Amino acid sequence: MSMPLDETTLDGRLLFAIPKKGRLHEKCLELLNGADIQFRRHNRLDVCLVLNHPIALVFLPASDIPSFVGKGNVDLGITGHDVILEAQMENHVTETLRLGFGKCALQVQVPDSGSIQNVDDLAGKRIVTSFEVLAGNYFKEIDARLGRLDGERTTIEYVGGSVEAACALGLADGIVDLVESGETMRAAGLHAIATLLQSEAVLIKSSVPKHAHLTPLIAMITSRIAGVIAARKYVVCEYNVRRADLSAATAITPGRRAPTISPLEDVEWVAVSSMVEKARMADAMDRLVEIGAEDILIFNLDNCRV
Ligand SMILES: Nc1ncnc2c1ncn2[C@@H]1O[C@H](COP(=O)(O)OP(=O)(O)OP(=O)(O)O)[C@@H](O)[C@H]1O
Ligand SMILES: O=P(O)(O)OC[C@H]1O[C@H](OP(=O)(O)OP(=O)(O)O)[C@H](O)[C@@H]1O
Repeated sequence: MSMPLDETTLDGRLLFAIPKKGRLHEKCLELLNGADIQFRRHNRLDVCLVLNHPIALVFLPASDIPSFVGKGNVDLGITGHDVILEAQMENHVTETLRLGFGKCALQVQVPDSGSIQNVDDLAGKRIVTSFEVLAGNYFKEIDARLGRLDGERTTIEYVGGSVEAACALGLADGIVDLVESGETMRAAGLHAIATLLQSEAVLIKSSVPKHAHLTPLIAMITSRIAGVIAARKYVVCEYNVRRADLSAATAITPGRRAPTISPLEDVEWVAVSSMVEKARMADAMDRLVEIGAEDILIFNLDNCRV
């Protein structure tokens, strides 16, 4: 929308924080599209009004979203589980949905060519990271366990990005950074020696919501986004099977609550319809064929509420 934005324009609207760039940005836009949350972002403006709901989207750095939501400045947000912990906001926000993207691990990495074998070897040395709180706590425990005194403890230095270059540049003996495919780590001649945590993108709301009137709208958005996520994760599997083989068949495709069983004109046979996780689909089809199921059909879901 092209009107100037001020507090009155936003009055009463639910504020929904979306990562403004980086790994999570595009995926969040796809989710909003799937949930039919319509907007036009004007000239890189970081706040924009949703056209079909009383919502305003606020585009923020992913790392700032936990504290905006935790302090109640915005009502809802999408960010990584990792940055919630780094911002120490886990007791101030509620993670309502895991979104199935932005999956990565926060790992301690050291040069392939060096002599460091494990995290104890790194104690007392130099770590570079963008996760100074998590890395700091992690090495504080190691230092304490090893009885290291002042002046002997591990040093943690913050950098905002390109963490993987720190060892080659002589800034660090090890790094704490995110790993997904492992390509960045391998290209930088590093390997992981420990994992601090696993992360994925999550939908969060404030643990102490400031605006009670927004509760139904928050529930509606959450339900819509859950539908988009489930539609990506599941397919519908339909097939015919002999009544005598039904219990073996439904053990293979138990569905989310229970499969739908419909009678056929041929009384010896029934039709079964069931949601199956995409990741299990090929295996489920093989096993259905083995027990004599026929006419096995798979349907993708555009959207759903489950
Ligand atoms: N390689 C990756 N694979 C999957 N998810 C990732 C990866 N790197 C980061 N993420 C997730 O995306 C979040 C944002 O990371 P990204 O590197 O895009 O941050 P950024 O561009 O520095 O953003 P900002 O500065 O806005 O926080 C991370 O906290 C993590 O949850
Ligand atoms: O295991 P991979 O699939 O290679 O992904 C890991 C890389 O992705 C992230 O950085 P990003 O590319 O977002 O850039 P940044 O260094 O500027 O944060 C992370 O910090 C790693 O460098």
